[in-house]
Amino acid sequence: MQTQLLIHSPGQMLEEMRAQAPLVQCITNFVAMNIAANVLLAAGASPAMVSAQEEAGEFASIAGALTVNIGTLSPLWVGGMKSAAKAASEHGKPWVFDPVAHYATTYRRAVTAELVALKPTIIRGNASEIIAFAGSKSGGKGVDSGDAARAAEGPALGLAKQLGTVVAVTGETDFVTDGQTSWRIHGGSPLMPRVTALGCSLTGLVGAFAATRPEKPLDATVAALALFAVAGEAAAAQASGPGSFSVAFLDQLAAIDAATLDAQARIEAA
Ligand SMILES: Nc1ncnc2c1ncn2[C@@H]1O[C@H](COP(=O)(O)OP(=O)(O)O)[C@@H](O)[C@H]1O
Ligand SMILES: Cc1ncsc1CCOP(=O)(O)O
Ligand SMILES: [Mg+2]
Repeated sequence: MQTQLLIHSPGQMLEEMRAQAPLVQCITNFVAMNIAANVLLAAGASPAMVSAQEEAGEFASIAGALTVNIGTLSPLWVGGMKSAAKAASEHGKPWVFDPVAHYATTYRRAVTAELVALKPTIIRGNASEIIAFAGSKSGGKGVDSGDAARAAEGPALGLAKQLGTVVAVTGETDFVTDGQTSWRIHGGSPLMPRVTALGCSLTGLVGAFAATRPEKPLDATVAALALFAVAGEAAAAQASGPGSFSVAFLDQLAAIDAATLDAQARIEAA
């Protein structure tokens, strides 16, 4: 199903990413910290969980990309997030925003508005998170999506056009758009949302691919999502539940090579 229209195949991007092993600064939540670092290491990147206000901006200037996730938001995090996002933009580094449950409270909405104003290169969220950006009532419950990914495609397109960013919605089928060109990525497994922080980890991996090809954030995002989809499908075939899935998933992220990714990725022009 993979189309010829992607300038860089996901496999080629994976090879380049592994060759570079890019340094990715992940400001992520307490729940995701460990699994996200393991996901990036398994895939071939070099994660660093650096978030303190005193150093986050300086670190963003040396990292290949920055990812910011508001999952366990508190005032302790916000200064570091903002100074890192500003420094990434100033130094031409891509930064990825994961707006975990941004619709849930007044505090999250306010911090999200401040971060979006700092112009993320890519926004990656689940369906409820992307739908809520459009001002529509989403069916989300806390950090988990309560909406079908398909229902978030229109809101994703609108958000990408409004902000001039790449927007990725994940779920049973993923959708990625820069407001002009859009792709659907099929695959993955229903076991994935039953393991905590896999979405947060995917945001980190998007950062790794964006660091590899900063001038191609749309293709980079598609490649990261395709790797998750193919690894998720392969891991589910070996797993008996969420626990064994998460072990098999890390193994698959490491084992999948460029040729396998290109052969098994199911990417459709949308
Ligand atoms: N029902 C599903 N079937 C297949 N893959 C899924 C399903 N739900 C989520 N995924 C995959 O799980 C990963 C995390 O996405 P998601 O669960 O939407 O994020 P979040 O953890 O932020 O809510 C993505 O790679 C997505 O494609
Ligand atoms: C359970 C939980 N609570 C706050 S952040 C978090 C992890 C959310 O991870 P994901 O968005 O990847 O499901
Ligand atoms: Mg999430």
